[in-house]
Amino acid sequence: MSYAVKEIFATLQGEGAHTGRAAIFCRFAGCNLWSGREEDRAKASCQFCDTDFIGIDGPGGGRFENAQDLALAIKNCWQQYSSDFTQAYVVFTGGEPLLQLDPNLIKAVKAQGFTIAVETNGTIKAPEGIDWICVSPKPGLPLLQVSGSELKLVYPQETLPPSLFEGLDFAHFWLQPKDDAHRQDATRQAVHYCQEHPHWRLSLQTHKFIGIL
Ligand SMILES: C[S@@+](CC[C@H](N)C(=O)[O-])C[C@H]1O[C@@H](n2cnc3c(N)ncnc32)[C@H](O)[C@@H]1O
Ligand SMILES: Nc1nc2[nH]cc(C(=O)O)c2c(=O)[nH]1
Ligand code: SF4
Ligand SMILES: [Mg+2]
Repeated sequence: MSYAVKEIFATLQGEGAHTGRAAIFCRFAGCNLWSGREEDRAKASCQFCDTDFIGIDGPGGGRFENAQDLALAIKNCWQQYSSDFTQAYVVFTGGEPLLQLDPNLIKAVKAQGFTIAVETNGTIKAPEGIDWICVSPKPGLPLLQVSGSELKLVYPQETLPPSLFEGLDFAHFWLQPKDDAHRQDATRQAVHYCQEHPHWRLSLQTHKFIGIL
């Protein structure tokens, strides 16, 4: 199978339990909850997306004809920064990465020494072999991935109160303030919710504060 990748870049994980960890981000093109076009946003299932995932024209992006080619691109990106492959970490995101991340690619990046994380909306079951699964629920399609490492709910979402997810099998539960024109207010509300419901912790998009990707 071939892979449509918007961009591949080296940064620090900005969100959740691995905040601050050096990582390669592989951002796949395309999502099942929004076309990515501004004119479709208002009628999309997921309306607050902060990401451009259309096309394959970003830095390091492209169409990769097979898993080995993509795994080598990810490895080269890590190698530009570090020769320490004991810590090699790749985060597959998008768009919706589980539309494309398959067992072949998992095998190929593991063979290069990587620990694998995924950021998913949870509407597609994750294949075996992913080391860290972050599910961020959205309206529109049923949640199929109901276990994993962390559940990171963008907050607030009118139709998705945190209580819907509290019983699921995740190690960490995060509220991440929705970043739009009302981010300050969303942050205040999230802080308040975490104080009253200590099952939940606050996840901030730290990369945005310090101006890295
Ligand atoms: C762009 S999404 C891609 C992965 C996957 N499609 C998903 O939704 O989880 C990556 C992360 O950013 C979060 N996110 C997207 N837009 C956001 C926003 N406006 N404010 C806060 N978090 C946002 C998502 O919930 C998800 O945790
Ligand atoms: N630094 C950084 N951390 C992130 N964590 C999740 C991201 C995503 O867009 O999936 C993201 C991102 O885009 N940048
Ligand atoms: S599901 Fe993820 S990638 Fe798709 S539109 Fe929503 S936040 Fe963006
Ligand atoms: Mg992002």
